[in-house]
Amino acid sequence: MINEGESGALVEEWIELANGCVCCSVKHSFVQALEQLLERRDRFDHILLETTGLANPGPIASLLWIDDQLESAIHLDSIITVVDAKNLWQQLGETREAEEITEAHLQIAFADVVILNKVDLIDGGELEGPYVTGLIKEIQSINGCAKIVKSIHCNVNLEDILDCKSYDTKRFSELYKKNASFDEVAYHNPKVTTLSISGENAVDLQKVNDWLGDLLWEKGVMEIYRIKGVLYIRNSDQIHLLQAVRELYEIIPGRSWRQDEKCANKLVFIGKYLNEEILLSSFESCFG
Ligand SMILES: Nc1nc2c(ncn2[C@@H]2O[C@H](COP(=O)(O)OP(=O)(O)OP(=O)(O)O)[C@@H](O)[C@H]2O)c(=O)[nH]1
Repeated sequence: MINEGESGALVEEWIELANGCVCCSVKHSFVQALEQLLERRDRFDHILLETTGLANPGPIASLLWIDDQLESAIHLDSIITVVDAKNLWQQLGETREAEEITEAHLQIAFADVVILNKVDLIDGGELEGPYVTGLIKEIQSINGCAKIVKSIHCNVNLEDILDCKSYDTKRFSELYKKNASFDEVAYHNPKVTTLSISGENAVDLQKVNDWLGDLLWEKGVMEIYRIKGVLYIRNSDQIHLLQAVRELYEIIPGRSWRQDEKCANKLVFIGKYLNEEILLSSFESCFG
């Protein structure tokens, strides 16, 4: 923890963890360290957890998300990925075997916010140049839900990355309004892509749970990293919000549907081998 000391000097406090992975071998002490931090809740506003550049953010996100379900005082606000604009194409191309995806793909796939850094080093520093635009298109094709912020030396407005409430129910109304803008058809696509499906029929909550169980737990061909969506649940006047990170998901009732809104389901998937036909036809099993 870094604070202004009494004389204006910086004071650093460390909570040391044994070597290991926070989502596996030192999971317990990681959670304990977070709890210890909470005892000093008055001395900080946010916890930023920086993983190594090679980490897969999925398991850590799941770990913090479970705590959220247990009503822990800590909640996951957003997953932020810093992308090196100068080297992204090369990093995405670092595919070791034909259909293997890179850490760069995974880190973008799980992100709620992508900071596209080092934009001064491309397009002669012009922020709207063709190289920057191409990179943004590529990032959006991997993850059509993330907010993208361009930066130099990661100099960003804090409100772009803190307190984004990416897992908050209010964010989903935006998703609903966004309308089907993720129209890339991913048919057996071996790359990580975003795909959205929608449907107007009301669905049965229990059937949706069964469907998600099959989709996320019974490993089929598709590898689904994240799902965000709104559900039109039968016999309910509330918008239900679906959020999934890897095998974990939750469905939360949000505000009531407004009169001027057309009740409908809209789900956005981020993953590998996403198959629109399978998703659409299997989702039909949820109709109530
Ligand atoms: N021109 C320019 N240089 C940058 C920018 N951001 C970082 N650098 C420089 O790039 C070099 C490497 O820094 P980073 O790419 O941030 O690497 P890092 O975060 O230290 O390394 P990892 O944590 O392993 O990813 C340093 O000399 C930084 O000063 C930027 O936006 N523009």
